[in-house]
Amino acid sequence: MADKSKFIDYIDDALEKSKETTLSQLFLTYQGIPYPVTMCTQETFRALDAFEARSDDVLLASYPKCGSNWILHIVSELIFAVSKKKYTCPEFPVLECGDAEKYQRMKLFPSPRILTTHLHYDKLPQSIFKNKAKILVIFRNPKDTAVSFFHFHNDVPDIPSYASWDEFFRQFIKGQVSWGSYFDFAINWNKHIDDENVKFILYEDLKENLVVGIKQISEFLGFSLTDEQIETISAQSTFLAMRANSQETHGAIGPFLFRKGEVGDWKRLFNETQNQEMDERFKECLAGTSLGDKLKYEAYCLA
Ligand SMILES: Nc1ncnc2c1ncn2[C@@H]1O[C@H](COP(=O)(O)OS(=O)(=O)O)[C@@H](OP(=O)(O)O)[C@H]1O
Repeated sequence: MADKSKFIDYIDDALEKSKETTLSQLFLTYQGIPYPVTMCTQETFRALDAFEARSDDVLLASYPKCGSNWILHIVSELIFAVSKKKYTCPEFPVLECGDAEKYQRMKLFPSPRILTTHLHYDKLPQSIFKNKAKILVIFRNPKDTAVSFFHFHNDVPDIPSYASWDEFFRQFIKGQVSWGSYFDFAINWNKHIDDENVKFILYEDLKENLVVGIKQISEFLGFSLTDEQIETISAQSTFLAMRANSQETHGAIGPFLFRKGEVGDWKRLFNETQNQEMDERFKECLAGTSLGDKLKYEAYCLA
């Protein structure tokens, strides 16, 4: 986990900026993708090109609302278990968020560094691949992802709200939301599903069997933990455990971020037309691909 006060300070600052930001002012577009002005700047994006990755960096890549904070917690606990040192990162962990000088400060951080990102594959700095950082890519079915994203906007008091779920859904399908299109993100990352140093993890698989998921993550990172250690981390990483701790770890936003943690919550909001539209989009973009198979769309997205 990032150093708590820095993490919470950063989120509080972003929320403060959000108070003065309407939905129509929320996005800056950089290289064709919309990002929230409350968290991203052109200057930081330009500085990001010079970021120097290390071979022992762990990058957690995900589209928003796919479980990034969950995996960050798991990986931090795994590092704690092997190093006996509590993992702290003195920066907000999202690589592309913050001020342009952060990459200079990050040069001084001890290894291993855990970085998170919502960037599409082709927007990442080249040093990540050149220096062979390990990349965990977290995916979640698009319907629950959209519902989680909508609630985040409309439940957190200071974040600009959408007029309705229908309006959010329209923008989500068009990719006119923060970090752009879920499907473009997925198509882009799918090309790299078998790359060396890359491992894809499914939110729904973790929900199904957290112990097995944590074991797989641990093996991918080259750690050797006992079953007991894995069980302990699993118990600390359930939704209820993380939600109970969320004000301490994430400040005021905690209970909104750790909202429900369920598979299938989309059934409460999607109407028939929206279901058809999403099913169609999935078919066009991902059906028959490795990632499409991994997502088990029939099981999780067809009622
Ligand atoms: N431990 C655990 N178990 C199950 N689900 C969990 C867990 N931790 C986080 N979550 C759920 O992940 C959703 C938030 O995703 P992210 O952390 O990627 O959000 S963000 O993009 O970084 O803002 C959000 O989903 P929703 O509850 O559906 O909104 C969180 O509740």
